[in-house]
Amino acid sequence: MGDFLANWYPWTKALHVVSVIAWMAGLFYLPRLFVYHVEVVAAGTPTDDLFQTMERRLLRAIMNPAMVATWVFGLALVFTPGVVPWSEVWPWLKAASVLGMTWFHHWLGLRRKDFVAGQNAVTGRQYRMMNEVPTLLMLVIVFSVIVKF
Ligand code: HEM
Repeated sequence: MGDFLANWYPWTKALHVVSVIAWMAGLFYLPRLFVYHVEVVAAGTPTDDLFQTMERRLLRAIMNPAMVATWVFGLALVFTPGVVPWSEVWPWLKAASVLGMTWFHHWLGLRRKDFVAGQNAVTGRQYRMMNEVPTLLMLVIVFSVIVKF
């Protein structure tokens, strides 16, 4: 198993990075859609339906599969011999940030359900602030895996 993963290491890493790009695109864009949804769109209008469709498709067709692919290829890298030195700080920093990113994804999924039920309670300003969460986590993750401090 270790040999197999080692042989495929460059491919696994490339597929991991591609999945990360797709996941991050959604994590940046969905809260932005929520900002416009809450600030500009009246509940029960055709535009409300349109936003709900865009949000559902973004989450189900792009973000969910991209998150799963990121985890699958990321864990394949974790199990590749010699890739993760657990005695250093950066793998732990990355692991904590990735858990935070996964929590944020699920938080967005719950907020989407609130819009469907007509029960969104988060303001546009709060969604703007939450929009910074994936940016901060991404900075920590990328500096962790590349600078490796
Ligand atoms: C979801 C769980 C994740 C796991 C288990 C995981 C695990 C890993 C592992 C073990 C590596 C190999 C490190 C190396 O070769 O030195 C890696 C590479 C990488 N990861 Fe992740 N990762 C995850 C999510 C993410 C996320 C969310 C991002 C970005 C926001 C990210 C960005 C990267 C990048 C840019 C690399 C390539 C670093 C290099 O060039 O060596 N990963 N990941």
